[in-house]
Order: sequence, then structure tokens, then C-alpha cells
Amino acid sequence: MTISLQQIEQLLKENKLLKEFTHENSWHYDLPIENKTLTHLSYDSRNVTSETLFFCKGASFKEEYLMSALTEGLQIYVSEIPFDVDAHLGIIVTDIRKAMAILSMAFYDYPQSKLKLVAFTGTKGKTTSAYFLKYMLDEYNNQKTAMFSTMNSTLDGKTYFKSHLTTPESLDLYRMMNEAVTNGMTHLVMEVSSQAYKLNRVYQLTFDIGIFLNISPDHISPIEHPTFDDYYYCKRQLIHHSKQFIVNLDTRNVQLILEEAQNSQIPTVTYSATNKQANYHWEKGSTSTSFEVKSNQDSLNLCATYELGLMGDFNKDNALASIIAARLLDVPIETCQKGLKKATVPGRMEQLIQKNGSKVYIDYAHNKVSLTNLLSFAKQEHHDGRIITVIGSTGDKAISRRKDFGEVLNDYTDVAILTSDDPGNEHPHDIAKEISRYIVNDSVEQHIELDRETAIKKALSMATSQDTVIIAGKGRDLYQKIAGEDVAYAGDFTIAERTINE
Ligand SMILES: CC(=O)N[C@H]1[C@@H](OP(=O)(O)OP(=O)(O)OC[C@H]2O[C@@H](n3ccc(=O)[nH]c3=O)[C@H](O)[C@@H]2O)O[C@H](CO)[C@@H](O)[C@@H]1O[C@H](C)C(=O)N[C@@H](C)C(=O)N[C@H](CCC(=O)O)C(=O)O
Ligand SMILES: Nc1ncnc2c1ncn2[C@@H]1O[C@H](COP(=O)(O)OP(=O)(O)OP(=O)(O)O)[C@@H](O)[C@H]1O
Repeated sequence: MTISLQQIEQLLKENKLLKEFTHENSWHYDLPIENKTLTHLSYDSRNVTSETLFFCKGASFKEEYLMSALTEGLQIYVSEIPFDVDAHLGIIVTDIRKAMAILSMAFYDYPQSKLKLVAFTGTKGKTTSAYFLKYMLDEYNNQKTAMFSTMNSTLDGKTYFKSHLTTPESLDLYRMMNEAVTNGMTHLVMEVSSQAYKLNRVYQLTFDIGIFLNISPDHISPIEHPTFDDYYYCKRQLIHHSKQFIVNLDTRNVQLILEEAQNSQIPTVTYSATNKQANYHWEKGSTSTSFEVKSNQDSLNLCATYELGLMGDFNKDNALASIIAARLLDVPIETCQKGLKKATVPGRMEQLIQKNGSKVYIDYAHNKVSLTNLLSFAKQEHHDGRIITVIGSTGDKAISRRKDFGEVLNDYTDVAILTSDDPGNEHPHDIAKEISRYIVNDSVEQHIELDRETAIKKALSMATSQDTVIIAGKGRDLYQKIAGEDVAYAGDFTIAERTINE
């Protein structure tokens, strides 16, 4: 994969991103040096050669990073500001992230045009829905579905690696897409976070299908969104970058989404848990994991009974969104049914049973709406015993979750064991105390146990046969974010399983 300086000049000019070129103390609008082909892209000074096009990006980028890249042989950099350094060429742009997106897709020869692309956005259910769709597509295309998700990504449809971000930086996104194409993948299912739009990671990328699952206040913090309005606005950008759009009619302020899609003339399919105005809605089936899809006008021919491998009514919402996407991609109905039945999602609604019969659910719920759904499901299914909940809240961001969790625990749990969950640069005890401050229901028995493994063991040992243990927040995540480091962690599921089998 390559890109030439002339290509870069043309693309930046076409997209009105070029400010100037800097070369030997003079500034130019036209390329001031001979054309040259570059064979490597990077935004990390620790990974450069003389053939690299280097992007100076990020809130904490420092001039010394560029200086150290130049000592490694780097010649050409792209930046929003000219640096007073001894580089052969500076390419100064109006927006580094937009420039990085445009140049990365060109470098990797537009891999997006060689794949069917599906994007899920929403506050909750992105990973679950992405897995559901992957299972259905895999049945259809013989496991040629790549997936980029919060937890795991796969470029060959079979082997997974841990993701750093929900939606990768544009440079990584196109590199990974290109690898997926080389591996023979035909479809790519990915999660698109609000940050992806805010930080132009998916700038000018059009999806064959975009899906809007739901929205509720979340991700408001100094490093994410200043307001809910900003969060919602960023997520809605998916509408304008989808050839076909699917939206949950139960979404807060959905009228706004519908108006926006209509204004942009994006063909839209609506679905709902209960609203019969939607193109599709679902009704409970004969078992707790089955459901029937209903419609007044089944233009996609998908009304049928489906069976899910996962508990929880919210997963039926996720499944319906994914079925609509699968049908828009021509997956036959029987293939959808087969794929969905097989689908499991690591760390989402996983169930274990203790030797005394007590049920244990391990789930990734880590915001207000998901915790409410999880605990209300547990209360509904297991109303005879106590609910014992192990939970923490992340440090440095999404601060409002601490109050949210306290409020949900007030209403739905009998025992709360407050513990650590990615405390970052904060002290987990302070976070636990803050959650505790909002638990005002005296009948909730509270414990603080900061070591997460000990907290899980404590919950399991407390539970009598009638009780239900909920381990919320980390699922099968294999690390804790502590003071800037990813510290190895066995994962909630493994710890619970190991303890039960001891
Ligand atoms: C606010 C934000 O999104 N920040 C992301 C962004 O950081 P940044 O561009 O400011 O870069 P930085 O990490 O501050 O470092 C500055 C630059 O110096 C470079 N560098 C650094 C050191 C060095 O020696 N040499 C060097 O060149 C780095 O490569 C980087 O390009 O780019 C980095 C990767 O290049 C990300 O790691 C980082 O994500 C932070 C850690 C993060 O947690 N982001 C969250 C909020 C996020 O994006 N979450 C959403 C999911 C939300 C949801 O669940 O819905 C996501 O899509 O993942
Ligand atoms: N449609 C839904 N509505 C509400 N809660 C949901 C829904 N789907 C899943 N959940 C809950 O949210 C948790 C996280 O689900 P999932 O990982 O699929 O969402 P996500 O959008 O990828 O989350 P995140 O952005 O936090 O990574 C689940 O473990 C479950 O408790």
C-alpha cells in the first residue's frame, strides 16, 4: 500500500483541508519538492521510518515526539501547526483528523468499497447486536464476516483480538479493513461510537446499513461530551452516512431522528418492542428466550418466530434490529433463525448455577439503563430470594453513573457489594463511597470490597439457594484500567466459574 505526495496534495486540496506546505523555511500552496511515494502511515513517533507519513494528532501530542521521529529518519509530517523542526516537508492542514481519514482511506485503496458495511450505534446493545448479526451473516457467507467491536475484533472472521477503542482511529480502521479484504471477508459489522463522529474517526465513511439502537444520557465527561445534546448530535451523524437506516421507534426523541432521515431522504425501517406503528415489533414467544416478529406490512419478509441464546427482553430489541439488517443484506429467514439461535456474546447475560442452586448472572451492564434492565430482569425471574449485586463505577469519565447506580440499587437490590471497575486515576474507595452516598434505602445491605475478585467470592458465598447473584460491569474483560495502565484481570466470568467449581 502506498500514497504519493502528488496524491496527498490533490486529496487535501479537493477536500479543502490544505493550509500550506513548509519546506526549508518557506511556505507554499503547491507541492514544493519532487514527487515521492510513501509506504507507511503512523501517528506514533515510536513507529516511523524514512518512508513514513507521520500525523501529529491528539490533545497530548508534544513537539518532542516529532523531534524524536525525525532522529529516526522521518522526513515528512502532517500537522495542524507548522513546527520549527528540521523536516524535509511539513504538510499543514486545517483538521488533522479529517486529513488522516482522507489520506488513510486512499493509502489502503478504499477497502470500504470492497465490503458490505454495517454500523451499529446506541447507548446500549451495540456489541450484542453486532454479534447477533455476525452469527447470522456467518451462516450465510461461510464465516466471511469481519467485526470491529468494543471488546473483540476479528479480521478473518474467526480469530479475535482485544480492541483498544470501540471505533478505531481512522488510520487503524482502514488498515484493519484492508486486512479483512485481503483475508477474503465480504462483510464488516462494526460499532460506531459517538466519539468516532466527534473525533472524525469515520469521517466521510458511508455505511450500507446504519442502525440506531437507543439513546440515554451517558458518556458526559471532560474527555467525552460536554452535554447530552452533544452526545445525541454526534450519534445522529450516522443517519447522514448510511445508505439505508434502521431505527428503534422507542428511542428518546425519535421524531428528531425520523425528521433528519426524511430530510436526507435515507430509506428507513423502524422497529419497536411494543409500538405497532413501527414497521416491525416483537411479541413474547412460548419460552422466555423466544419471540415473534410482527408487522402490518412485512415488506422484508421476516415475520416469524425466533429463538435466542440470551436472556433479557432488551436482547429481543437487539435481535430484531439485527434481523432487519440481515434481511436487507438478503440473508434468508431460516439462516437468520439458525444464526440467532447459536449466538452467544462473551460477558453478556452469561449464566452460572452454584452448587446450592443459586443463579449467577455475569453481565457487562455499566450504565443506568443497562443496570436497570439487568436488575429488573433478575427481580422478575427470581422473585423469591435476595438479589446480591457486585458493582463498581469507572474512574475519570462518565461520572454521573455513580449517582445512577446508587439510585438503581435503591430500587432493585437487597445487597450491594461495591468494588473497583477501571478506576483509572481515581481511588476506587472514593468512587465506591460516592455510589454508596446515593443508596438511601436502608434495607439495602451495603459492603465495600475494593478487590474485585474478593468481592465476587464474597457475593457467591453469601448467596443461599433462593438468592441471585449479579456481577455487573466487566463481563469477560481481561484488564482493569488503573492509573494509565491496563492491569491484567482474570475477568468476572472466569473468577465466578472458577469459584463455583472449587
Ligand atoms: C479523547 C479521546 O478519544 N482520546 C483518544 C485519542 O487520544 P489523542 O488523539 O488525544 O491522543 P493521545 O493518546 O492523547 O496522544 C497524543 C498523540 O501522541 C502520540 N504519541 C504519544 C507518545 C509518544 O511517545 N509518541 C507519540 O507520537 C500518540 O500516538 C497520539 O497520537 O486517540 C487515542 C488513540 O490514538 C485514544 O487512545 C484516545 O482514547 C482515550 C484513551 C479514550 O478513552 N477514549 C474514549 C473516551 C473513547 O473514545 N471511547 C469510545 C467508546 C464510547 C462508547 O462506549 O460508546 C470509543 O470509540 O472507544
Ligand atoms: N438494547 C438494550 N437496552 C438496554 N440495555 C441493554 C441493551 N442491550 C444490552 N444491554 C445491556 O447493556 C450491557 C452492554 O451491552 P453491549 O455490550 O451489547 O452494549 P454496548 O452498546 O456495546 O456497550 P458499551 O458502549 O458500554 O460498550 C449488556 O450487558 C446488557 O446489560
